Amino acid sequence: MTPAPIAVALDAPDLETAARWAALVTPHVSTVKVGLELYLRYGPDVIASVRGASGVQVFLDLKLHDIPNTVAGAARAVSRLRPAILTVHAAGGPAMIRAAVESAPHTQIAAVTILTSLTEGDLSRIGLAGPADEAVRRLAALSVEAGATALVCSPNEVSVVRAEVGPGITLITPGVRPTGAATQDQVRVATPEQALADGADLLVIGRPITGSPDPGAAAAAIAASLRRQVS
Ligand SMILES: O=c1ccn([C@@H]2O[C@H](COP(=O)(O)O)[C@@H](O)[C@H]2O)c(=O)[nH]1
Repeated sequence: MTPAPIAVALDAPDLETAARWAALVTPHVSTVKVGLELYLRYGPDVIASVRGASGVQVFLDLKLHDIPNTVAGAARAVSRLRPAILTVHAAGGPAMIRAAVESAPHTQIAAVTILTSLTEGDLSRIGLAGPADEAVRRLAALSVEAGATALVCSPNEVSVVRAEVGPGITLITPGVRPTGAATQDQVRVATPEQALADGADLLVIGRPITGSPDPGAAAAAIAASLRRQVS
């Protein structure tokens, strides 16, 4: 069975837990995601640990955001680990995004538009002209012009972004919650089924899977629901 287009966020406190979650979910999902918590604690070794024997695709979510020269060096350094996807913040601007793209030619650079935890009120306090979908659309266009081939946005903006960038760009959506699941610190959310229907290519799902008593079963249930939708 083809694994579902889900990246499980392995936001674990220790490597053993992350590797266990990865082993449980990899029969059902295409990707596992390593974020700041694990990478800052364990460094590059974490990639091999979660990749395991399955060779599942690894998404390295470091959200790089610095001057172009520094991001180029960081992207070059982590590209040796061969992550399939590496994130940078779109707000770092076109030169920074291009520096990441040019420094990691074998990794897909995904530009994070507006974090899914931010409200419209947060955007105005930060000084970003909203509404959120318009700000996301602007950052998406700028990122693609700078060479990013993937974008991170909330499921609420996927259709606007797809209309802006066309079919060739990978749209990645965190902020995904199965019906009835707690939203926690996520604000701009939708169900997995809605995100997929609106045009997302890869759904990032963490705590609804990893917080379950049986992460493998939770991943399998969401994957089955997505398969029913496309068949
Ligand atoms: O805008 C963004 C960008 C990245 N994330 C990351 O996705 C996961 C979501 O985890 P949940 O447990 O499903 O909330 C997490 O690793 C974030 O760092 C995001 O949520 N929003």
